[in-house]
Amino acid sequence: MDEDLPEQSKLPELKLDAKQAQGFLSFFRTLPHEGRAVRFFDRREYFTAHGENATFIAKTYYRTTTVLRQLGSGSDAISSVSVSKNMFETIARDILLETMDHTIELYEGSSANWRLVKSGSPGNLGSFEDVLFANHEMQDSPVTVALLPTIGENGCTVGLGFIDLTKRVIGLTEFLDDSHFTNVESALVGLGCKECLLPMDIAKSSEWKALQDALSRCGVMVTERKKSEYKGRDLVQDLGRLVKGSIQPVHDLVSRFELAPAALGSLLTYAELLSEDSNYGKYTVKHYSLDSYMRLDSAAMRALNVMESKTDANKHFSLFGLMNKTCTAGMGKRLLHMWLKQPLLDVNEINSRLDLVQAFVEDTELRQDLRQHLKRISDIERLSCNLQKKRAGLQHVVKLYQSSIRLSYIRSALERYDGHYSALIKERFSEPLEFWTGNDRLQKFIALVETSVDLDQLDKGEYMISSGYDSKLLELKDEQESLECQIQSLHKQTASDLDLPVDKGLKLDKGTQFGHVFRITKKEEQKIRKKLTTQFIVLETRKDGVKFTNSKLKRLGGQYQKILEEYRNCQKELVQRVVQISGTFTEVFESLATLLSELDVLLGFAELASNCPTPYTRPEISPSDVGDIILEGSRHPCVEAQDWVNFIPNDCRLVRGKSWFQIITGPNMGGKSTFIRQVGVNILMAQVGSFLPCDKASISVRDCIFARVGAGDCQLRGVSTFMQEMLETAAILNGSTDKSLIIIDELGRGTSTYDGFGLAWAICEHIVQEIKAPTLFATHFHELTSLAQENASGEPLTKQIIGVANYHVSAHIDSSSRKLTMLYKVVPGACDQSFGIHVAEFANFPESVVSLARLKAAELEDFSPATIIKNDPTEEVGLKRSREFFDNDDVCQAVSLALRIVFVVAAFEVVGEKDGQSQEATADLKAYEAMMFPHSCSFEICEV
Ligand SMILES: Nc1ncnc2c1ncn2[C@@H]1O[C@H](COP(=O)(O)OP(=O)(O)OP(=O)(O)O)[C@@H](O)[C@H]1O
Repeated sequence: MDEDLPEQSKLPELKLDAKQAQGFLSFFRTLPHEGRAVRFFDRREYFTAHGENATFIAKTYYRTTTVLRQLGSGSDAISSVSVSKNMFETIARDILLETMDHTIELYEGSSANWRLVKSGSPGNLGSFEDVLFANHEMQDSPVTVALLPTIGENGCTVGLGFIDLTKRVIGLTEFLDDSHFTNVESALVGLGCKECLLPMDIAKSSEWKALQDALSRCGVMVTERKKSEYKGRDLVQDLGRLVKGSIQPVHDLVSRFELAPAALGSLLTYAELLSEDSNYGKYTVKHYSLDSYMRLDSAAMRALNVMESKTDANKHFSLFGLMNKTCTAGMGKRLLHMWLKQPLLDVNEINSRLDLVQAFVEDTELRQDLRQHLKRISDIERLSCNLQKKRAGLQHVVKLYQSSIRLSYIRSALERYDGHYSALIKERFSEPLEFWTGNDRLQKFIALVETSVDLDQLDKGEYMISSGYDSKLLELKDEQESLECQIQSLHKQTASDLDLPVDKGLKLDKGTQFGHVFRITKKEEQKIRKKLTTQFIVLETRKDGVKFTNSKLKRLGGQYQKILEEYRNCQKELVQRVVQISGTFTEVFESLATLLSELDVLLGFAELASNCPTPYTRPEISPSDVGDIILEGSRHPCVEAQDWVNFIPNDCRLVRGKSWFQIITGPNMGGKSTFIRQVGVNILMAQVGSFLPCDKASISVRDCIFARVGAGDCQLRGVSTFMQEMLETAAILNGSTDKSLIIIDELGRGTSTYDGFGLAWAICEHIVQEIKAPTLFATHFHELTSLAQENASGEPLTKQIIGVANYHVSAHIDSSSRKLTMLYKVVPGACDQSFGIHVAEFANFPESVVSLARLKAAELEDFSPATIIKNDPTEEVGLKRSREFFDNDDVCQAVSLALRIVFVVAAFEVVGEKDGQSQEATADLKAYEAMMFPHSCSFEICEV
C-alpha cells in the first residue's frame, strides 16, 4: 500500500492519548451537522479530520480507507485521518478552487476546547486566502451571486446581486429569463460566479429544475438560504456604510429594481460584510448589464476552450493558457480571466484596445521595456486588500514600496513613445499614472516607507522600523547600543582577567534561558577553576562547555533584556502605525492596480501577436447590424500552438444573404470541428481586443456566441448525451438573434438517423428563416447540403431559404494505394463522397468487413449534389435517400456490423481505462449498445 501512495509516507502520526481523545470527542460531538463543511483541526505540526470528513478525505485524496484510524473505543470511536501541512494546502486548493462543492472550517485549540478560526467557501475564500495563495498566484477572483427568481405575468423575472470580495465590488441587476434560464447562465459565466445563494424552497423544488440545471452546468456551488434573509428593506442604508463616496447614485440604482435588492440583501448577510468595519467605505456598487458584454454560456465556454481545465495536457489547450502572457503577479491574470468572460460589444471600446495593442506590436522596444518592469510588480491589488482587512504586516508594505518605486520607469518608458497612438497612450496610461504617482499620492507613501522602514535590513530578511523614525525608538536603540558596548568591554576585561583570548577562549553567548553569559570549554575550565568558583557564578556545565556569569554581566544583561523588550514593543507599535497609515493609500493602489493590470494584459496580447510563428493581424470591427464576418487565412490559435500540428489556414466568409449560414461536410477527422470552433474563437478574441491568427479579418460584432459541439465525442454517455444535445440546442433556438453567432457540430448524432436528420433539417430552416444568425453547421448528414442547392435558374430549391452555402473539408484519396490524406482545406461546395470506409480502414477494420462495406456502398447512390438534384425538390430529399439506405437489409447489416466492431473495440479501451471499474463500464456499454442496436443480440466482452 505504501508504495502506491505518495502522500502516505508523509502521513503524520495521529498522536493523542486516551484522555486527549476523550476530551476531543466530547467537543466534536457538540458540533452541528453541516453536510457540506469539511472540518480540520490544527494539531500544530499537522491537521486532523474526523467522522464523515475523514472518510471523504481518505477516499478522495488518499484514495484508500487504510489511512483511517479510530479515535476513542467501542461504539464511541470515530474514524479519523491526519493530514500534513502540504496535504492540507492541496485539499484546501482543490475544495475551494477546483471542485467547489464543499466549504472548509479550521479549528484551533486542544483537549475539549476548540474554536473556529477560519472558514471559507468557493465564493468567499475568507482567511483561507493566506493558505491558498502563500505559494501560488491568485489567478481568478471568486464571485458570489444571490438569485431571487419569481414567475409573473411576463414570465420569469430574476433579481441578481453579486459580490467580488477581492475587487471589492458589489453589483446588482434584474432581467426577464426564458424557461432555460439562458440569461442566468450567461450572467454567471460573465461574472465568473463560484457560489450561488438560492432561497431554500427554490433550491429544493422540482418546479425550478431548469434553474438548478443551469447552475449545475456552470459548476457553481449552490448555497441554500432562508427566504426570510431575502430582504431589501434596509439595503440602501447598509450599502451607505460599505460604499465609498456619495450614496445618492446607489439609492437611484437600487430603486430601479424590485427583486435584486432582496437578493443583494441576502448576500450582505451571508458574507457578513457589515460585521467588519474594515469594509466600511471601501466598496463600489455597480449595475451589471447583460447587454454590455458578449454573452457566453457554459457550453460556448467549453466549446471554445476559453478557460483552462485541470486535464489540459499543456497550457496552450485553452485560450486563457495561450493568451496569458502577463507579467505582474496575479493581477494581470485575473483581469485576463475577466476580459475573456466579458468580451466587449462597443466598437469604439474594442478599437481602442486594438489601438493600444497595435502600438505595442509596432514598438518592440517599448513593449520589452515595459514588460521587464512589470515583471517586478507584485500583486498590488491583493496586497492593498490585505492592508485594508488588517491582514498585512511590514513585509506587505515593503512589497508595495518595491513595486511603487518601479512605476517611475514605467511612466518614463510610456512617455518616450511618440508613435501614432501616443495621444491614446497618454490618455489611458501616462496621465493617470502621473496623477496617481504624484506628490500628494504615491510619493507620500514612498516617503513614508523610506523614512519609517529600515531598508538596509531587508537584505538580511529583516523588516524593521528605522530607529530614526521615532525619538523613543532612537533613545531605546542608543541605550541598547551603549549596553552592548559595556557588555563587550566587560567581555574583553574578563578575558584579560582570566588570561584567555577573547572569543576563541572566552565566548560571550546570548540565549533565551540565561541572557548574556560567558562560556568556556571544559578543558579551559580546568585551568581557571579556582577563579571561576570564587569570582563567578557557574550556571551550567554541559558537553559544549561551561556557562558562567558575574554580578556585573548579570546586571548589564538584565538591563539589556529590559531595553530590548521595550524596543521590541515600540517597534511593534510603530509597525502597526505604519501599516495603518499605508492602509490609507488603498485608493491609490487600487487605481494603480487597475492601470497596471490593463497595461499588462494589453502588452501580453501584443507579445502573443508578435511572437507566434505566423504573426497575428488586427481585425476590422463593424457594429453587429452591418458588415460581414470575413477571416482570411485563419487558424485555430490553440491547435496551431501544438508542437505536432502543421496547421493549414482556412478562409471563412460569412456574408449576409449569401453564406450567412454555412453547412460544413467532409470526412471524419477532416477538420470540421476545428474550423467552426476557430471562427468562434477568432470572434471572441477580436471582441476581447486581441489581434487574430489570420492574414486578414473583418468582424461584425456578435452579442452572443452559442455553441453546441462535442456531445458526439462522449458517446458512451448514451441517452443523456442526446438530452444534453437537445437542451443546448433549445437554448440556442430560444436565446439567439441575428446578432449572435451559432456554432453547431454533429447535431442529431445521439438519436436515430431519421430523427436526427429531421431535427437537424428543421433546426437549420428555423435558424436561416427565423433567427437569421450567422451559423456554422458541421454535419455528417450530407442530405442537409440540399438546403443550399439552387436549381438551374439560380433560384433556391426551397424558395424561402437564402443565404445558405455549402463548404466541405477536403481530403485526397490515392486511387492506387487507396490511401486517404486529410488536406484540412475548407472549400466551397458539398462533399462529393463519403470517406467513412477509408476512415474505418484507417482504424484497422478487418479486410472482409471493409470489402463488404465497399461493395454495398457502391450499390448505393453517391452523395453528389447532382444525384440529389435529380430527386423531387419539393420532397425532403435527404429523408427519401436515407429511407432507401435503411430499407436495404444488407447494407443495414454491414453498417451495423461495422458499428458494433468499432463499439466493441471502444468497449475494451474504455474498460481498460476505467481500471477497477470494469463492471460499471460494462454496464454503461451495454446500455449504450441497447440504445444503438435495439434489434440485435447483445455483445459479450471477451478476450480479443
Ligand atoms: N486546419 C488544420 N490544419 C492541421 N491540422 C488540423 C486542421 N484542422 C484539424 N486538424 C487536425 O485534425 C484533427 C481532427 O480535426 P477535427 O476534430 O476538427 O475533425 P472533424 O472533421 O470534426 O472530425 P469528426 O467528424 O470525426 O468529429 C484535429 O485534432 C487536428 O489535430
